[in-house]
Amino acid sequence: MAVQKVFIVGGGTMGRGIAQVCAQNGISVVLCDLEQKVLDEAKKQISWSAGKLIEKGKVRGQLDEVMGLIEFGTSLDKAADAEMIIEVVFENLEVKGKVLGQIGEVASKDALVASNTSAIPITDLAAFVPNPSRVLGLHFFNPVPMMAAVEVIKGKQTSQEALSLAREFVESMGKEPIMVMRDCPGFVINRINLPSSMEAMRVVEEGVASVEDIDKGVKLALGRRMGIFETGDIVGLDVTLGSLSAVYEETKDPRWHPPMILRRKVKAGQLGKKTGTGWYRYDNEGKRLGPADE
Ligand SMILES: CCCCCCCC(=O)CC(=O)SCCNC(=O)CCNC(=O)[C@H](O)C(C)(C)COP(=O)(O)OP(=O)(O)OC[C@H]1O[C@@H](n2cnc3c(N)ncnc32)[C@H](O)[C@@H]1OP(=O)(O)O
Ligand SMILES: NC(=O)C1=CN([C@@H]2O[C@H](COP(=O)(O)OP(=O)(O)OC[C@H]3O[C@@H](n4cnc5c(N)ncnc54)[C@H](O)[C@@H]3O)[C@@H](O)[C@H]2O)C=CC1
Repeated sequence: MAVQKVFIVGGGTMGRGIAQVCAQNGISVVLCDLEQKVLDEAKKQISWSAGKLIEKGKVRGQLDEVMGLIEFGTSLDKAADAEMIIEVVFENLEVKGKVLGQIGEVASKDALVASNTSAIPITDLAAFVPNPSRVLGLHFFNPVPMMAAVEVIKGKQTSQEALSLAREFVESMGKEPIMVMRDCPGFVINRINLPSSMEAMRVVEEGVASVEDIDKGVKLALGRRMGIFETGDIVGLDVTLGSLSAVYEETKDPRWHPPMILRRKVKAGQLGKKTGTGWYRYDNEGKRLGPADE
């Protein structure tokens, strides 16, 4: 049976994108956040993004049909009748564990419970849910409406049936599943991508090259669509630090120790586009002004 009712907890950068692609594909979705102002912002952004994709013929239907499939709310109660619950809160095991515990109390025992974690092993998260055989990772990429890949991650106890349903769900949203068959911190894509980002940060820290020149280089020499630091600013420096810390905590491998320049920026509240400064500076409309001070 295809998933038709989704409940998403966390309406920030990623939760709102996932809600949008569900609705664009005819799936009813409830987007839940603690803060009403996050939900108001999410509604505005989804409307802008879906409107643009409809205008370009990349999404079928009308904007009001898409928006009509999304319910916005601050209570977890509606998780009770969802077939798929996706946890998209902060990249922190304690916060995620608490939310998953609360979801476990309301959700149907047959519901699939997915986490969009960037790096925390799924088996660790499944420990907070009564039925770990239904828990798995669904790792979407940012910006969700534009990126086709989704990692589908099997935790130690995830059943084959849950994994197959999740794969079908990803395909029903027009996305391409990347199957991760063995749980590990960072999964596949972040394990490959994070080291180059960390090395770029160290290159800046050592004064070898500027943020702007590194970004120019990776686009012109390596053919990347976006620079490492441009991407870091849309992801959020807090999210990058949370992901790296999760891998480091699990492995204690010094290769994954978060660079000091990243830790300092997060401490200073320079989290990227969402706070107006990260690796670059932005105006109120999100237009880039220039590099931030190192
Ligand atoms: C390594 C650190 C790891 C930290 C761990 C946490 C992170 C994770 O766990 C996993 C992640 O997500 S890592 C990030 C992965 N994402 C990327 O690397 C993004 C790379 N960028 C791209 O693919 C393209 O630049 C992209 C597809 C975004 C945009 O395309 P272009 O560059 O060709 O073009 P633009 O000129 O910017 O835009 C073209 C048209 O598309 C419109 N647009 C952009 N965003 C949109 C959106 N969200 N919805 C709807 N439309 C959108 C844009 O407005 C423009 O439209 P026109 O002006 O009409 O042409
Ligand atoms: N930002 C990115 O590019 C990507 C992030 N991810 C992962 O997705 C998850 C979310 O990341 P973002 O969307 O960037 O974070 P974000 O900070 O933009 O959004 C998180 C949202 O969760 C809400 N929240 C926190 N506790 C809650 C609770 N108990 N109940 C309801 N809502 C709650 C917050 O109010 C906030 O709006 C993280 O695990 C992150 O690692 C995965 C892929 C890419």
